[in-house]
Amino acid sequence: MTDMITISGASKHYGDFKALDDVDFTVPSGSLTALLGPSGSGKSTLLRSIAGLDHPDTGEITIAGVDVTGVPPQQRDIGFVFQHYAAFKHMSVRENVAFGLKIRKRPKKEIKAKVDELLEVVGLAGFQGRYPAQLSGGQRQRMALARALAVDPQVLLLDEPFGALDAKVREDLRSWLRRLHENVHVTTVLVTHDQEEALDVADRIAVMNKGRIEQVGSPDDLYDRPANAFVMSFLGPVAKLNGQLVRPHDLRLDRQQLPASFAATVERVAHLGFEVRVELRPKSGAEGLSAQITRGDAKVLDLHEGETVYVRATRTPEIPAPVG
Ligand SMILES: Nc1ncnc2c1ncn2[C@@H]1O[C@H](COP(=O)(O)OP(=O)(O)OP(=O)(O)O)[C@@H](O)[C@H]1O
Repeated sequence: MTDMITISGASKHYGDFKALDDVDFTVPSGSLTALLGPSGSGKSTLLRSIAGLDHPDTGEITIAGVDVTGVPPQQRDIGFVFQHYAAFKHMSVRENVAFGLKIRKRPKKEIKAKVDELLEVVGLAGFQGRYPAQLSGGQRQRMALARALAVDPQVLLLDEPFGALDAKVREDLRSWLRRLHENVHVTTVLVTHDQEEALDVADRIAVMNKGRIEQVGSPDDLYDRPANAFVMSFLGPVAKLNGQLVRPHDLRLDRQQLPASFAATVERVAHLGFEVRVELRPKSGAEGLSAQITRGDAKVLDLHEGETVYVRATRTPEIPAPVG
């Protein structure tokens, strides 16, 4: 696979603060890559640098093999969607989506066909005549995607596009984005601080922290083989066991003491649908931890608060430095 976007040696300072700290990063053609990290880690700065809306102090950026470092956004052949999409309020859905094609002076017939096709793709066929105020938040973001895709950009850049929507709509839209990407195949970079969104949607995830990229890999790579404690903790729940980080679903509970197990008191049993979370207090006085077990296992164990149970890890990822 060739790389659609390359970034090398990108740094960006705001005073003493490093928003980007010598970032090297590539985005393979046709991939859906998520930039994932906590607030302030530099995700938006990196995305905006690809778009040409921000300019790193140092470094080079190429898109489709062309050096775009000094090229303005409108000449980079990109589509961009923000969290709060600025729709033209006085224009219909059709006119909003057609906007980029109109300013490129494409023939009317071509514009109509393209807009109809895109509205079909984003599930807004029949909404052509509506105005942005007559759409739900999720529909507005889908219109924004149609508008960004209208000019056939080489790259689609999405900055928390579903961030302002409620949880259920977000979930629907992310599976919709996944399917859209399978059909349209445009190289996409998605900024999100939501690990579940990244794991669900992206085929590649770059985890950012303090202006640096900590690890790049497939969702499985990152979840199962995190490069360090930061990535492990950021990508899912963790429990600390003898100073080592483990996933709560890699903990087993038994009624009998086994060679590698330790005794703990059951503090709380929470039934969360398919899973059961058991909050435990080790008798050794070590930090409390939670185990995630199945409903079936919980039924067999029949745990109650205050009882003693024996805990062991079935798997501990090998990560270089556990957090202190
Ligand atoms: N114009 C600016 N002036 C000063 N500091 C800035 C400016 N733009 C961004 N920053 C700082 O750079 C850091 C990185 O910002 P950025 O928006 O890239 O982070 P992010 O990972 O996208 O976070 P968020 O999810 O909160 O947007 C933040 O600490 C931010 O305060």
